[in-house]
Amino acid sequence: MPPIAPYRYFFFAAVILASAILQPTTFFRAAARILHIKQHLPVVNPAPAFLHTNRTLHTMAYEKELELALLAVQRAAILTKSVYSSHSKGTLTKTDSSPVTIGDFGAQALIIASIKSAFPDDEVVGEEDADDLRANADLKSLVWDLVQQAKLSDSAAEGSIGGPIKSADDMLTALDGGASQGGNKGRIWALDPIDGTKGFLRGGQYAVCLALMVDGVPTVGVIGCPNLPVDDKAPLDSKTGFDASSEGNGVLFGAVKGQGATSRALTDGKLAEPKKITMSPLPDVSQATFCESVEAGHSSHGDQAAIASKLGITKDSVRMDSQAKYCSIARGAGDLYLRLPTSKTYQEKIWDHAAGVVLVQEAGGEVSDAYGKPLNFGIGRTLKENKGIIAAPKSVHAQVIEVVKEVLSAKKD
Ligand SMILES: Nc1ncnc2c1ncn2[C@@H]1O[C@H](COP(=O)(O)O)[C@@H](OP(=O)(O)O)[C@H]1O
Ligand SMILES: [Mg+2]
Ligand SMILES: [Mg+2]
Ligand SMILES: [Mg+2]
Repeated sequence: MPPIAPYRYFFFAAVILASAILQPTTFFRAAARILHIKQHLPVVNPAPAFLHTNRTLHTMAYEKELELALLAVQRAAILTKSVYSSHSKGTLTKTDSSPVTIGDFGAQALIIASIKSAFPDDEVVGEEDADDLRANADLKSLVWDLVQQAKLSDSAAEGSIGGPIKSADDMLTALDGGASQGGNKGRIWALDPIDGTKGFLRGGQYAVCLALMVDGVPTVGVIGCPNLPVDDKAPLDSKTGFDASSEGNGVLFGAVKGQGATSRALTDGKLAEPKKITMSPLPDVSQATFCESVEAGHSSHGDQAAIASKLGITKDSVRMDSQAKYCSIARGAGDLYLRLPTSKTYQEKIWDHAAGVVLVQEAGGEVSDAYGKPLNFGIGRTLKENKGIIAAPKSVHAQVIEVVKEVLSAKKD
C-alpha cells in the first residue's frame, strides 16, 4: 500500500473534529464502542445552538420523544376537556383525602398506552393507578367510554401514538403502568394526568403534564393547559382562562434540555406550529408578577406575601392551579413562582414539577427548592431531599433565594 500523504491526516482529523461537533452523542457513543468503554455515557446536547437552525443537518436529540409526548398529551386533553365541560366528573377521594376524577384515570391510561407503544422498555412514574376501577365496574365502564371517544382527528397522528386502546383490560393495564419507583438510572417518564385536580373541579386552571427523565434529570417536558389563552402575552390575572368556553383557549407547551421551549395552540388533531417562548427580562425584581397556588394548603400564602413584600413587589399575586404557573412564567406572562411548604412532612411529588422545570429552565429560568438547593428527581417518586420550590429568571434567582431564607429563618425564632 502506498504511504498516506501527510495532508490526508489533516483531512481525517478534520472529519473526526467535525463529527464530534455536529453529532457529539453519536460520535462519543461510537468512540466508546470502538474503545470498549462500558460506563454509561452522559446525554450530550447534539450540536451547538447555532446549528439547530438548519434542521436538515441532523436529527435533534429526543425529537421522537418530544413529538410522542406532545401528541399523547394533546389526545389526553381531548378526554379531560370533555370531562371538564360535563357536570358529572366521577370524583372520588383518595386515601390522602385528595380528589381524583374519571378524567385523571382516563388521561393516565391514554398517555401510558402511547408511551408504551413507542418506547416499550421505558418506565413511568404516574400519579394514579387502576385500583378504584378494578373495584368498581361502573366507574371502569365510565372511564372506558371516555377513553374510546378520545381520538386525534388526524389519523396519522393518532396512529403515531399507538392508535386506540384495544380493550377495557388493556386500559387497566396501561393505567397500572405508572407504578415505577423512579430513580437515577435510565429513562423514566413522570406523568400527572390532571395536575390541579381541585382547579379542574372548581372551574379553574389545570394541566396535563408529562416529562421524560434521563438518569434522573428532567430532559423532555410537555404540558397541555386547556384553559390558558393561546396568546403568550395575554395579561395574567387570577381569572386568566377561567372561562373554558371562550374562544382561543388551550395551549400546548414543550421543551427539550438544551433546545429551548415552545408554545402552540392545543388542537384535536395534528400539532399546530410552535412558537419559541422565553421568560421576560426582569431588570428590577420589585416589578415582578409572582404566581402561587390557589389552594392555601398547597403552599404558604403568608410566607409568599412576606417574601414578595421584602423584594419590594407591590402587585397582587396571581393565584393559579397546576403547572400552568410554570408555563405562565416560562412564556413571560408572569415572572416568579413561589411555593413555600405548609407542612414539615409533605414531600413534593416529581410529577408535579418535572415537566414545568424543563420548560422554565429552557426559557431562561432557574428552579430550586426554597433554600436554593437543586431539585433531585432521581431518588424516587417524591422530591424528599427538597423543601418548597422557587422558580425565577436566572438573573434574579439568587436574590430571591436570599430573601426566602431570611423569611424562613425569621419564622424559626
Ligand atoms: N400539602 C401539600 N403541599 C404541596 N402540594 C400539595 C399538597 N397536597 C397536595 N399537593 C399537590 O399539589 C398539586 C396541585 O398543585 P397546585 O396547588 O399548584 O395546583 C396536587 O396535584 P394534583 O392536582 O395532580 O393532585 C398535589 O399533588
Ligand atoms: Mg392528585
Ligand atoms: Mg399534580
Ligand atoms: Mg394529578
